[in-house]
Amino acid sequence: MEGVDYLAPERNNAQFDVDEMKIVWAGSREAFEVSDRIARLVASDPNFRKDDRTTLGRKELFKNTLRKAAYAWKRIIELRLNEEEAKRLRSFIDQPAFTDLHWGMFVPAIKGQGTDEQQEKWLPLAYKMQIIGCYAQTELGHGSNVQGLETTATFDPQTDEFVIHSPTLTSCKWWPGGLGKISTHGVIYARLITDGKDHGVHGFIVQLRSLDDHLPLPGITVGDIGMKFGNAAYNTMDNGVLRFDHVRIPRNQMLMRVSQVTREGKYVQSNVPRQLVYGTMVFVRQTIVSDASTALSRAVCIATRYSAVRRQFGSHNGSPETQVINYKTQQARLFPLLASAYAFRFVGEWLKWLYMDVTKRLEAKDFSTLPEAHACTAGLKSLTTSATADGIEECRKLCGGHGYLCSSGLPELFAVYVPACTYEGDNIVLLLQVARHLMKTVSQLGSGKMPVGTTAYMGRAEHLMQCRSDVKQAKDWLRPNVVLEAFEARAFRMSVACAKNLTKFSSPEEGFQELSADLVEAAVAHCQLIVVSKFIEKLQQDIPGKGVKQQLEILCSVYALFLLHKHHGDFLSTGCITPTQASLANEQLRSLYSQVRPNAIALVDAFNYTDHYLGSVLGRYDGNVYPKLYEEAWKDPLNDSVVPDGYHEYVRPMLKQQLRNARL
Ligand SMILES: CCCCC/C=C\C/C=C\C/C=C\C/C=C\C/C=C/C(=O)SCCNC(=O)CCNC(=O)[C@H](O)C(C)(C)COP(=O)(O)OP(=O)(O)OC[C@H]1O[C@@H](n2cnc3c(N)ncnc32)[C@H](O)[C@@H]1OP(=O)(O)O
Ligand SMILES: Cc1cc2nc3c(=O)[nH]c(=O)nc-3n(C[C@H](O)[C@H](O)[C@H](O)COP(=O)(O)OP(=O)(O)OC[C@H]3O[C@@H](n4cnc5c(N)ncnc54)[C@H](O)[C@@H]3O)c2cc1C
Repeated sequence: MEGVDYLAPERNNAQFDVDEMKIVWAGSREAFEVSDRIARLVASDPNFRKDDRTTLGRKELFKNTLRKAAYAWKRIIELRLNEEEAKRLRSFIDQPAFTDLHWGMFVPAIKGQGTDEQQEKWLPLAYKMQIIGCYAQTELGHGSNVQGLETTATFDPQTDEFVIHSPTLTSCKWWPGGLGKISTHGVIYARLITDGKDHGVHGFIVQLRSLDDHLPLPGITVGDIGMKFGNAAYNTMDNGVLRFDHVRIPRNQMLMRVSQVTREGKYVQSNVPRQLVYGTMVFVRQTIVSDASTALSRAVCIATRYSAVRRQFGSHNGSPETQVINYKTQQARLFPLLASAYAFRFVGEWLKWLYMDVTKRLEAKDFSTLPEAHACTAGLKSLTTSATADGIEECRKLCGGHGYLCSSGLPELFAVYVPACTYEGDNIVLLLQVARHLMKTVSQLGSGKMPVGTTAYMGRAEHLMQCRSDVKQAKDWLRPNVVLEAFEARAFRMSVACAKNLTKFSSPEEGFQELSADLVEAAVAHCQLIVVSKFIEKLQQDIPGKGVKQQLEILCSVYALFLLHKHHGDFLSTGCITPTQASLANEQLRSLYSQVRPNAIALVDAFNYTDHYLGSVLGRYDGNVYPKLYEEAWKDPLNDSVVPDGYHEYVRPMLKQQLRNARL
């Protein structure tokens, strides 16, 4: 029945103030109000309809994306939306587009690596969308190994220009979003060559297409790289291929904040670390962590609401069957994901703070926290995107057969999300960066240099190598200090074990290669510790609202004890806890699941997602799933006619043939 809230009994069970939790989730009252207003604006505008997306072919899909992007831009101007509001609007449209890369990478690259003069010239054009940009780093033959890029930018002192060239097939730019069909400009990464000398990879602003007729400029071959995983999903994006044949650009289009080339062709390195050339990746990795909490919370919202609606088995004397959410196995799969969504939200908030802090320091020429920022953004990007991709797929399975329907919203969410494990740095490659940072920190422990930031715990080396957990009963695992010490000891001991093993090899590089699987595990342990500790820190803040803090304490314990249970091998083999303590943790976890159960629906309501944004029949706010699934099925283009196209051509002759054979 329309207008009935089938989940109302669940909502009435909530033991906390959902409106206050919405504010905690959004980050502040103001952020909540902006997000809520813009989400409703998008949901109520038929131009942003998306329910037909999975049935469109690539060309229609792409054209539709362009239409939405243009309409969104028109609304942004008409409504005079500020930067944050415009960003929210683009994200609620929920359709990856060239604008993501324009605003998300092209603009930040110029801001981070351009001189003041370059910013003054290019940013106003980009802000008004008089030019559209992409970020073109990856090549056909080189993605992770940025230092291995082959595109060249050779300075020609005669003309005061750089000559951009793709010397080989493998040097073609390959993957940049927005490049395939739309970008007029790109920040192109190429090896800088002056006077025959290779200075490594630098960024250059290059015009790719004419601003009059959109045709590629002379010397440029550009196109789309083809269909990607999933039907609609990321195929709304024109990921591109680009080849340069001696394309000339003025010298002042090299991004010159980190290093410069003078009129005479002299290479000058500023007094800043060369790693700042990688700064845009640090920025984007940081945003990806917050986006992980959004993607995971969407999937969890769908799976939780549907699990409360879906019933299987357990009917007695005609009573309703059991809601699948009441099965302990369903809870043990679902509630850790719910807790992870909250955990990633808070670590994302913290990472944003860390990024802003490092940016301020860089402006003041303090580069001391750059390695920490790189390690944290790389590690947390890897940890949260892997867990989110796996989590979305788990949510699909939690919804049984109906989860496999596109109308559940889950297949598309998975297909659009899963490349996050690869883009902005392959997740394993990034964990190896964290491992390098950890090995460096461990190797410096004896030197009197105290570790700082998220590795500060390593400063308590002696204690962490010796401590034994004092957990005696299940509820001891609810004490934050007990949990934190177990996670610190586990992470530290895994790092120390790797560091010791590295010394057994003839060179550190050989050891690093040989032990890389163990190093990745140590990096994961360290990153999980960061997430747990930032959740615990969040709980030390003043959190208003009836029962809100209590619910977050429960979720924090679920997150930590779920990890401890999943990785109990690490905790046991490093001797941080005993087998008895491990089973007490599991006992406590079961009890926590029972505490989450009555609040589960309200905890996902706190994400404040509109039905438009969720795009899921199973995750509808009102829980009216079956009639809508039935309605949705009839909308499929295959049901436009009773007898399908092709029947008379292929099936009928076959049937006739069978009849003839039967008569024989
Ligand atoms: C789903 C819908 C989308 C909606 C989008 C919504 C909003 C839009 C917002 C943003 C857009 C987001 C997503 C859009 C989707 C896709 C976009 C994708 C874009 C891309 O993928 S761009 C290409 C990204 N490429 C990579 O990430 C490559 C990974 N490789 C590397 O980063 C490096 O090569 C490496 C692995 C780190 C190794 O580097 P290398 O120079 O060889 O170095 P080393 O010798 O190992 O290290 C030298 C030294 O430098 C330190 N280092 C390395 N990197 C950094 C860094 N980034 N910052 C600071 N320091 C760094 C390293 O630690 C070493 O230090 P030492 O002290 O040890 O010497
Ligand atoms: C949807 C999407 C959008 C993208 N958008 C952009 C964009 O806008 N701009 C842009 O420039 N790029 C973009 N990319 C490219 C992306 O950044 C790269 O694909 C990514 O950095 C991974 O690099 P790769 O493809 O070279 O993988 P590879 O490095 O070839 O990885 C292949 C395998 O090798 C392993 N591996 C690699 N190196 C090591 C190592 N040292 N040790 C152990 N294992 C290793 C990896 O773990 C992986 O399993 C995009 C990619 C995708 C999928």
